[in-house]
Amino acid sequence: MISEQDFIASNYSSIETATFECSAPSNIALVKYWGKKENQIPANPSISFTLNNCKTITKVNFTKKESKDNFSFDLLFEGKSKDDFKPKIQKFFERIEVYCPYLKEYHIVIDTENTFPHSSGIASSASGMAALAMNVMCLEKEINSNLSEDLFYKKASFLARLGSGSACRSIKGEVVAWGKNKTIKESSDLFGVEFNDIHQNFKNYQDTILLVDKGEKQVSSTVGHDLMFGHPYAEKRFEQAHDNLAKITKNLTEGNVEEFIKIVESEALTLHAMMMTSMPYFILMKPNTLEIINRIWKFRSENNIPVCFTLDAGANVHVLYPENVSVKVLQFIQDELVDFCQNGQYICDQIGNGAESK
Ligand SMILES: Nc1ncnc2c1ncn2[C@@H]1O[C@H](COP(=O)(O)OP(=O)(O)OP(=O)(O)O)[C@@H](O)[C@H]1O
Ligand SMILES: C[C@@](O)(CCOP(=O)(O)OP(=O)(O)O)CC(=O)O
Repeated sequence: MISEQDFIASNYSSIETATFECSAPSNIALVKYWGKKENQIPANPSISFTLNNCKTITKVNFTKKESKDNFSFDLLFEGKSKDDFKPKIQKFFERIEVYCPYLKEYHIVIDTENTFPHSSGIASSASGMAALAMNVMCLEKEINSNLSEDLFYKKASFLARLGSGSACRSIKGEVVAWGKNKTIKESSDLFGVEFNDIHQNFKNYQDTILLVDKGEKQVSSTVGHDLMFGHPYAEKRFEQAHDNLAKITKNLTEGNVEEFIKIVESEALTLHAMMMTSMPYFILMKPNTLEIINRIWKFRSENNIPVCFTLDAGANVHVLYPENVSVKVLQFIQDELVDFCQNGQYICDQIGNGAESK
């Protein structure tokens, strides 16, 4: 059993300068992580599809510096400096310091871009932190040639989690679970694990993300998690997530798309119900979000096509469906749903394989 101690780097050399480039996709949770304990430990287990096209591409240069007293880094986001992204990265470095003590020896230049809008509920914090964690691990591999591939990826997920919880599910694909649970025996609160026992019906599963509102949302996920402390329904919700994880993994293995849909949609609505019933309460759905959900339900019942929706902590709708109904669903999206998207925008994505280093 791997423990936190195993993630503390001890035998490493040093290098004058090195540059790496890594990409990491976003992910969409099927069973949602909502609520956390100290040190980014989730209050309940979650499971997600790793995406393919929605991703962050991050280049990092590490150059040896004189002083080892502080973290020193510059950040370029889509070619420009971006001060409002810096506090999350500073916090990330502080949280991972004990596991990556070598980091303070370097000046770090981060040059990053996303293929999709950030801060609007498409988990840019997940892809962003996963891509950064991968770059840190590339440096660690460079200065410690004994690092095994298994530890490289587990530690990348472990570090990513300390940047943003859901980011730990973006290192691997195609389906990743995070949070200790009885169903997946190798599951851990510390990092994400692949769930590989997937039926053919879920291969190349599609996710078309309807951009209902591209603006930055009023409440960040981090603030939302905190509101689960003292939430009147918290304990029941955490129990439900365990049950839903057990049910959805069975559905994924058996290829039961109908039952899968029930869990996925219920999880999305429960997530938003938790937001609506916290104190302070808030609503992240927009009228067009509801309009889209109702139309998906009508289309599904009238055409017997297994298409469903899920939501993250935002107004945008993820439309999930098997690859073999793509043509019909995309036609439906064009005909009926595009009008509810901001500037008619949507992103076609599908299940993917996780982070990569160049
Ligand atoms: N490429 C990137 N590199 C580093 N950090 C990023 C990058 N893209 C986004 N971020 C960080 O993620 C934050 C956005 O995260 P936030 O949780 O508010 O929204 P989100 O991730 O898009 O949606 P969700 O609620 O689904 O997680 C940004 O403010 C920034 O700190
Ligand atoms: C609704 C969610 O997307 C919440 C994601 O929360 P974050 O991982 O963004 O939160 P922090 O750990 O505070 O960074 C559900 C999910 O992805 O499981």
